[in-house]
Amino acid sequence: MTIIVDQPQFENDGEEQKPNNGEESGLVLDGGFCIPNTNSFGHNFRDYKIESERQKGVENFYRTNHINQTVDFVKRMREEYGKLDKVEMSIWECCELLNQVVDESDPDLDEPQIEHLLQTAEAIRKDYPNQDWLHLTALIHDLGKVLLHPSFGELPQWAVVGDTFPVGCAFDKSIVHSKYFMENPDYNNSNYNTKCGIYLERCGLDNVMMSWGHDDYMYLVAKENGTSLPSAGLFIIRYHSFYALHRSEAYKHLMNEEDVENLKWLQIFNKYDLYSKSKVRVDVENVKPYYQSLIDKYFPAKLRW
Ligand SMILES: O[C@H]1[C@H](O)[C@@H](O)[C@H](O)[C@@H](O)[C@H]1O
Ligand SMILES: [Fe+2]
Ligand SMILES: [Fe+2]
Repeated sequence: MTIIVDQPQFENDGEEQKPNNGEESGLVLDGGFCIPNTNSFGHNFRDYKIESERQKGVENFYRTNHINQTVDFVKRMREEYGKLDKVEMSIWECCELLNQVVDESDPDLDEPQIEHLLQTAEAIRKDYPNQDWLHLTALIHDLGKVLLHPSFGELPQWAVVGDTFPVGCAFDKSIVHSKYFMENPDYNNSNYNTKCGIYLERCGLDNVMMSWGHDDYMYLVAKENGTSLPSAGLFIIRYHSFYALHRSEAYKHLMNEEDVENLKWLQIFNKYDLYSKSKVRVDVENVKPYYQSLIDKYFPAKLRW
C-alpha cells in the first residue's frame, strides 16, 4: 500500500482546473497509483462470493435493497429529501458526523468513514495534483451516508449504501446479487421491465431515476446549495456506486454525450475510491487546512441538508 499520509507538498498555481476528457490531456488511467492485491481482511476487493460472516451480512443487505428499491420508493425519497430541511451544517461538520455511521454493505472497509474519505482524496491528490476539484470530490463523495444518522430520519442501510442501479427499466444481471430482484414488485411490471423501460435510448442519465442512496442525495445537496464544482465532479458523486455502468458497461444505451465524457473521470476516480481502503491512517489535523481551503472555494460556509 503506497498512500503517503503526511501532508504532501504540492505546487499550487492557484489556477482553476478545468476537467477535460482523458484523451485530450493525455491522462493515464493508472496515474502511478499502486493497486493492492487484497483488502483489509486479506480478501480480493469486491469479492461478493467469499464464504464469511461478513459476506452473509452483505448478501442479506443486498436482498433487502433489491426488494425495496422501486420506482415509487425512489420518487418518495427524492421528494422528501429534496426539501433539504433536515439540518444546516458545513461540509467539514458533515465529515465529522459521518464518523458516527457504519456502512454494512461494504465488504472491504474496516475503518471510520472519515478515514476512507481522506484516504481516497489523498491518494488521488498525489496522482492528480493540479485537479483540486477532484480532491474535493473525493473528500465529499460519501457524505450522503449521513442519511443513516438519527438527525436525518435514520434511514435503513438498504436505502443509503451499496451499489446503485436504475429503476424504471430492467435490472441488469451484472448487478451484485441480482437474483434478489425477482422479489421486487417492479420486476413483473411490464412498463418497467424492458431494456429502456420508461426511458428513451440516449436520454442522458440525468433523466434516469437511480435507486435511492447516498450518491443521489449528496449530488442533490451539492447542486441545490450552489456548488461551483465542475460537471465531472457532480457526475462522480452521483454515479460512483453505479458499478453496473462504470465496471460492467451495462445501461450504456441510456447515456448521452456529456455522460460519456464524464464517465472517463468516474473510472479514474473509482480506482482510488475502491483500492485506497487500507489500514494506513491519515493525520486528519494535518490535512484539514488544505481541504478546508477547497471547501471554501467550491461551497458556501453552511449548507442546507
Ligand atoms: O458497499 C459500498 C459502499 O456503500 C460505497 O460507499 C458505495 O459507493 C459502493 O458502491 C458500495 O459497494
Ligand atoms: Fe459510496
Ligand atoms: Fe467511497
